[in-house]
Amino acid sequence: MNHFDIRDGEMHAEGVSIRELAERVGTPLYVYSSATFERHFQVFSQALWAQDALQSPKNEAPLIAYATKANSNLAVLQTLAEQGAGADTVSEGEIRKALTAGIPPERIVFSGVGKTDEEMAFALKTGIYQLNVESKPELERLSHVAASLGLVAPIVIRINPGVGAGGHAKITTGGAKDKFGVSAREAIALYGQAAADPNIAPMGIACHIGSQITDLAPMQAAFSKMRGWVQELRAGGLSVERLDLGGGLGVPYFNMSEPPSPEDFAQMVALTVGNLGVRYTFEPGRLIAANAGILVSRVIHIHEREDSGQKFLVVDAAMNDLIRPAMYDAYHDIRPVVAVQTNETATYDVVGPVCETGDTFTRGRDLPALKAGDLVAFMSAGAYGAVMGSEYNSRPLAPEVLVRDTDWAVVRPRPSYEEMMNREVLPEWLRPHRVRAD
Ligand SMILES: Cc1ncc(COP(=O)(O)O)c(C=O)c1O
Ligand SMILES: N[C@@H](CCCC[NH3+])C(=O)O
Repeated sequence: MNHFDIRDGEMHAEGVSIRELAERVGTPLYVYSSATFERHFQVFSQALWAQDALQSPKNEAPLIAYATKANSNLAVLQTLAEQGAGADTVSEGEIRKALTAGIPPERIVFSGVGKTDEEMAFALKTGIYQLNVESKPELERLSHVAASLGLVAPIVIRINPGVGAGGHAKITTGGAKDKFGVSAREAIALYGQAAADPNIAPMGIACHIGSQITDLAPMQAAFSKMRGWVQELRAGGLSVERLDLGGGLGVPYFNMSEPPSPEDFAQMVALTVGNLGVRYTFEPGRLIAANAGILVSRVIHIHEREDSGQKFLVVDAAMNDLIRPAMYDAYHDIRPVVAVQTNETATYDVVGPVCETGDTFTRGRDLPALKAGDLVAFMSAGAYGAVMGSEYNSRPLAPEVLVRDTDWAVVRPRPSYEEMMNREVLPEWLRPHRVRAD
């Protein structure tokens, strides 16, 4: 079931009219569906939990650590925590948000190529499940931090399997020249070093080869290599109890595209690396969040260029609200929020008000004919949308609304201009100066 569907001539998120939300909260705004977040988490987890080959020797189901970077709104995290989600985090801020939302430390994984000493200390004192170590200098710093706290750091080593995949070069992580993880050779040496270090407990290995992956083949290739490396470590007398296979499964941004289903993914995983006598971890982000959210925007006006004849649909959302099209040439479906009464269509360049040519959501898109004041929804904007927002051009961050059945709540309000300005502080040598008193 699609939780953003057209009923009575207008788009709803579950039981709530998007038009009404836009009128009450103002545009641009993000709208999320609780039921969709829950359903996506359940479909993915159940598919993996159903595979006997993926149970740990102690009968633990795989840990599903939602990649909080995709959407870390506290209300979203709590919605997922209530479904049993863990968290894949990449900063102290994300660990703190996960804990605040009720995700227990034993379900928190900490990845990232540049963890600071302070962040490592925070993670160790919190007692999280594991730190995914991505380099030799990181392992050595972690050892010092753990020693200074009198703690032992549970780690997995992130291997870069040399299989890159993903929807765009900027979101491919598993290539030999990407900054993430170490080569298998180096990982095996580091694992031995970690096993000999009283401050480190090496638990296993991890990989994550990219994001928006719509083909199982590269994942299968990487996982099959991971299997070999687990066996190689064990053959060298080292114990391997955990295997973290990352996230990366793609979603259908186009109506036409059909990425692999979670069931197909789970079967592939079970066949490729099942029954290894380890506890598995998965770190899905986009799969859980992308289609659980939309960005709602109002058409400011239509500017038709006299010379080129181009029609610019100028909307009140911009690249600072949703940067994916500018950054990765990403495609988002754009749909009218209120069903358009005519069959007439028009070809638009959809642009925001920011002072950059890159502030273009799409070029030459055929859409139903629209007019100033109409509402449009950028679909599949629940992942890497609001979290990547900025206040560029001094535009306040778009608010976020979470819908649950017929209820809704603003879960991050739009800051007022005064709040925006009060965050900045004048140095002593500049006198407070106001041109306007109001
Ligand atoms: C280590 C790690 N885990 C999980 C994710 C989540 O990826 P996705 O949102 O594509 O599932 C990422 C992002 O690519 C990542 O770098
Ligand atoms: N921000 C990217 C995904 C990055 C995945 C995190 N490693 C996107 O919007 O597609």
